[in-house]
Amino acid sequence: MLKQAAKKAFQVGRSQIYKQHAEKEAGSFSHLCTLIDRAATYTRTPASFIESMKNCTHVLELTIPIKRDDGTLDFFNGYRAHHSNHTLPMKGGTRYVPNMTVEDVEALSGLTTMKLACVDIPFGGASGGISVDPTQLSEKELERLTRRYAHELFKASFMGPGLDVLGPDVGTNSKIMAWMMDEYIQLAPNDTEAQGVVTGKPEASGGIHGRDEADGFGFCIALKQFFLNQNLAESIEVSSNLHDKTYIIHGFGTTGYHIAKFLHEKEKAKIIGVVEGNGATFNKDGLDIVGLKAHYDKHKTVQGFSGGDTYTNGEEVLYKPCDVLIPAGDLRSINSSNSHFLNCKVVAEAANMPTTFKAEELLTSRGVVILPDVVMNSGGIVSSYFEYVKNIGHISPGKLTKRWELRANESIMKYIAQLLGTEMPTGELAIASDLDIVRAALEDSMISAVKNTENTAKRFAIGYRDAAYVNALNRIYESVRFGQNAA
Ligand SMILES: NC(=O)C1=CN([C@@H]2O[C@H](COP(=O)(O)OP(=O)(O)OC[C@H]3O[C@@H](n4cnc5c(N)ncnc54)[C@H](OP(=O)(O)O)[C@@H]3O)[C@@H](O)[C@H]2O)C=CC1
Ligand SMILES: O=C(O)CCC(=O)C(=O)O
Repeated sequence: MLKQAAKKAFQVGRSQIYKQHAEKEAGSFSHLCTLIDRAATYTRTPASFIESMKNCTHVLELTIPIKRDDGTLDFFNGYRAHHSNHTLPMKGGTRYVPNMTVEDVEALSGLTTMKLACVDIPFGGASGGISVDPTQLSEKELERLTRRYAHELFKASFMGPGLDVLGPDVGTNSKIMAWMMDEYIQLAPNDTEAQGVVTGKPEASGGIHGRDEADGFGFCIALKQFFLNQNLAESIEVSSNLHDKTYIIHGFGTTGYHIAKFLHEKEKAKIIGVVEGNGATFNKDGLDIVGLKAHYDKHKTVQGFSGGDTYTNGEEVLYKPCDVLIPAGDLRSINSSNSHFLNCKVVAEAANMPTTFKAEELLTSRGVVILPDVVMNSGGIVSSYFEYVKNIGHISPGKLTKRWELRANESIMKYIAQLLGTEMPTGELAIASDLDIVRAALEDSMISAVKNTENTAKRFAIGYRDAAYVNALNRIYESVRFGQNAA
């Protein structure tokens, strides 16, 4: 009964056309396996290793009972998949979405293994969540469900700072992550690394500055770096700047909003459309993102925003001409039902697996360039890794060295002033904040991942997605060959 209610809530909130067509296409896990096979041709890895990458090591399926506020009992389906334990811990997002399937969870855990390897984070991939529409539960119900889920994961050895570190994803947030950590601490009170059991926590509970914005921040760094490549810019006949292009963003949650914010504020870019499951807003001269966010927070929809034209059918905005289309919502949102009508030069994937296999074939045959999820949206998990390192080390970024660096810089300034025979400038030298350090480290990871992807794409004359998978598979294989799991 509960499943039916959840399904109904989903149908009300989403465009059904996307879902119906997407369902007729290859399943998400077979899609992932095809991508792995395609990339394998260009790797130096044995066939048996490639086969091992096309399976999850462990998959947990749960039924989670919770008491509703009115005293009745309800049951929800929960999942966690471990794709690869070639190195530990494993890590990946936690989704609270109404239509979760075990196949999607498995596919997302495999995708996470590839993503982590692309950005050189020494973790295996995992993924999980609960089939639930969190907006249909009270806060107390959501907390009970979350704690019970964490409890069951712990009992089944699917959670732990040295084993599987859960992060946020669609439908979850820092408060949910903090409940999970607290539940773990109740179960393992002597674990001195307990804070590292989840990432994406509030800063007061051991979270790191900038985790919420990290996916959007990292995405913009990666986009900028891809466009600096003259070959890409020339192939689609655009300049290498971000600011003179037009953008349409599909999804205005944590990821979509922060991408819009950074493109708008830092790059002065023109975001002409924002599409949500329940409508869209469009302004050919560019949307005011600050105003749109205020409107969205108040009304929970982009519809009715005074700075743009409202479209009740979001697809109409999706099909408008733009330079860069950014899917930042659900899986399979670009599929065989809508890819024919898209009018963009680049699809830059902020969501996980937003483009189906058929859609990608069609788009690339038309010369549309795809910038792949495993590189573009890795900023979130990279900053989660920084949070984990902070928790395990029990120290904030730069805490040991900040003051020392300030003194060292002052000495250098004094020395230069002496050499030049001038006075030392007055005023304090700036010390990097935690956020500065996190952003700089994130920038470094994103730029390296893009450069490595470009180099491999050029070397084998293949697309960026295949190139990213080639790099990931080679890196994982090296770690298996010499690492903790090789017998
Ligand atoms: N959070 C993170 O750290 C990371 C997230 N990602 C990926 O980014 C994507 C977005 O995640 P995130 O922003 O965190 O999730 P949120 O839950 O914050 O937001 C999801 C947004 O997407 C919208 N949406 C969902 N389905 C559709 C659809 N079919 N059409 C249009 N809009 C839709 C939702 O709208 P509505 O309100 O109508 O449901 C909502 O605004 C996901 O694919 C996620 O896996 C990737 C890396 C890291
Ligand atoms: O931070 C994490 O562990 C998960 C982030 C995420 O959802 C993703 O990269 O897809």
